Amino acid sequence: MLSTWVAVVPVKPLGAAKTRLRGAVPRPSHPGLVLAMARDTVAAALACPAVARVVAVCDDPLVRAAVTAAGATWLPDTPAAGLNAALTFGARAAAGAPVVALTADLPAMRPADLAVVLAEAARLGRRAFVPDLEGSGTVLLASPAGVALDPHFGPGSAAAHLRSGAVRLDGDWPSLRRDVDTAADLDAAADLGLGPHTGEVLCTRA
Ligand SMILES: Nc1nc2c(ncn2[C@@H]2O[C@H](COP(=O)(O)OP(=O)(O)OP(=O)(O)O)[C@@H](O)[C@H]2O)c(=O)[nH]1
Ligand SMILES: C=C(OP(=O)(O)O)C(=O)O
Repeated sequence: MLSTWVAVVPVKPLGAAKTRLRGAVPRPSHPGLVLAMARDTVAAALACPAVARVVAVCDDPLVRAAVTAAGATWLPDTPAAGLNAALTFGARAAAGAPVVALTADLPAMRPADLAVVLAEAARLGRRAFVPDLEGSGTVLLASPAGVALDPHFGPGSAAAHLRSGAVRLDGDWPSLRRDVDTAADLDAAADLGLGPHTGEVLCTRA
């Protein structure tokens, strides 16, 4: 399989991220949990044979250091402009390669599931997205070479991506579709099998 895709992974500053997940681990561990999920997401993307490189869009120095150590690169966030601006900025750095945007809260994601989705997106040759397990949000948006990513992440993003002309990919990929927004999502991700960083943080849970 050719390694062609550039994965763009946006990560908010750790202290501000994942507010709905607060309380899932003891308070001081929350930034560590957010970081661990981002590290597992990035590591799984890097381990996917279809992915040539991973670019995190992040301002947090701890995130930058961790993704660099993992073999990814980073770009600064666009000041106060939000998730979609961050993704658009990151996608431009792909310099014409096909782009896959992934949220940084996919700690159960398996590289093989990502590979299947990217092969399907490549076959379609169109913008395509994968909704979260609930079906209303988005965990992945892919655009072929030379086509703008045009991200519409946020509440109701699955419907927004459909309206924007992207193809909805609804496969049986729970590891990829299980984004973690709440403590219940984290338990569900743990049942699927967490990446090592998130698994280690959860070991500290009371
Ligand atoms: N670089 C960057 N990433 C963002 C921004 N907003 C959200 N993200 C990331 O986008 C992904 C999906 O966002 P959400 O699931 O809503 O995460 P969140 O905003 O941290 O979570 P809540 O506070 O619970 O809404 C996560 O990986 C976030 O870190 C932003 O302004 N800049
Ligand atoms: C930003 C999104 O994530 P969530 O709904 O998980 O916050 C989204 O689904 O577009």
